[in-house]
Formats: sequence, structure tokens, C-alpha cells
Amino acid sequence: MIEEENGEDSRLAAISAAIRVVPHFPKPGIMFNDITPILLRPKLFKDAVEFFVDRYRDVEISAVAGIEARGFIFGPSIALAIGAKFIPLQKPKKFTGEVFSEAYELEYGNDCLEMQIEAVQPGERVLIFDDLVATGGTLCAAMKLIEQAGGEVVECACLVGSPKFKGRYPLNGKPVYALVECRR
Ligand SMILES: O=P(O)(O)OC[C@H]1O[C@H](OP(=O)(O)OP(=O)(O)O)[C@H](O)[C@@H]1O
Ligand SMILES: Nc1ncnc2[nH]cnc12
Repeated sequence: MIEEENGEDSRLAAISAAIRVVPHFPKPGIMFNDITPILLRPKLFKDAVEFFVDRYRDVEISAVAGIEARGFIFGPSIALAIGAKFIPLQKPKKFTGEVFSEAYELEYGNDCLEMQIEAVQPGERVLIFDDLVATGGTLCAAMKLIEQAGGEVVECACLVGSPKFKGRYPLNGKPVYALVECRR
């Protein structure tokens, strides 16, 4: 019984159930999936990080690129646990020095991501991490930044994915892995 409660399916179900669905945020018609309740429950937070660490610990990855803002919550823990560096991808005007920039559209607007030019070495194998993938616009911009610097995107990983990203759905030829599905 205890084993069942702590099994993979029940841990995934608990992570999914903790996501708070907020209708019409930040715009009418959007069902916002808020992952922050997971962070308030250390067991769930730890389980979520561990799913990704288990998935990537034996894959050749030397950098985890996390997307501002919520990719910064999970990305560094995953990077440290698999022995990789952490690369922040930030919204405009946050970095000092030279940056690569990519404008993009997402489910509820437009934005731009930047990366410091020295962050990725040519040929480096990079995992991109974000909390959620909806249209994939944000992940596409992140992939372009890594590729502009000569890096190779191994996979994009998200805690939550719209149903089309269930499993390992390709986006621009690269696999996207989502741990749980968006809640509607
Ligand atoms: O798949 P997409 O349609 O591109 O949307 C996904 C993106 O939207 C959210 O971030 P948001 O832009 O709201 O930024 P924030 O984390 O700074 O609030 C989410 O954290 C992803 O980064
Ligand atoms: N439905 C959604 N919930 C949370 N973050 C998002 N980013 C884009 N769409 C989103």
C-alpha cells in the first residue's frame, strides 16, 4: 500500500493535482496553469526535480539552459544534480555585456529572450528547461539562441505540457518532454 502511494504514477498524479488552474489569466480565454503550489510542498518539489534528474543523469549534457522566470526555479537544481552548468535565458535588458536575442510569440503575447554570448561553447550539448510548454513559441526562441552560439539542443524539458506535447513531441526537429499534461 505504502509502495503504491509512493509509486511513479501516484507521484505524477500528486504533482498534476497541485497545479492551480486559473481561468482567464492573464487574458480572457487563457486557462493559466500555476505551478507555484508545488513549490510550497517540499516532497512534491523534490519529486518533480528527481524525475528530471533520473531522466538526464546518464545522458551526455554539459549545460541546462533555464527560461526566465519559472525555468529558473527547477533548472539550477537539475543542472547541479547531473553535473552540468546552468545557463540563464532572460527577458530583455537584464544582462550586462553582449547577448544573442530572439523575439517570439507565446500563447498570450509577444516577448524576447536573451543569452550571454559566452554562455555556450560550440558543440556543447544543452538541455533546455522551462516550467510549461503551451504553443512552443518560447522553447523555439530558446533553441535558436543555443544554436546561434553553436550549441546542440539535446531535448527541451518542461514540468507541464499542453496535450500535444505528451510524451516526447518534436518541435523544430528536437524532442520536447513534458512530465505532466496541462490541466484545463
Ligand atoms: O509555449 P508558450 O506559448 O511559448 O508559453 C510558455 C511560456 O509562457 C510562460 O512564461 P511567461 O511568458 O508567462 O513568462 P514569465 O515566466 O516571465 O511569467 C511559461 O513559463 C513559458 O515560459
Ligand atoms: N496556459 C498557460 N499556463 C501557464 N503558463 C503559460 N504560458 C503560456 N500558456 C500558459
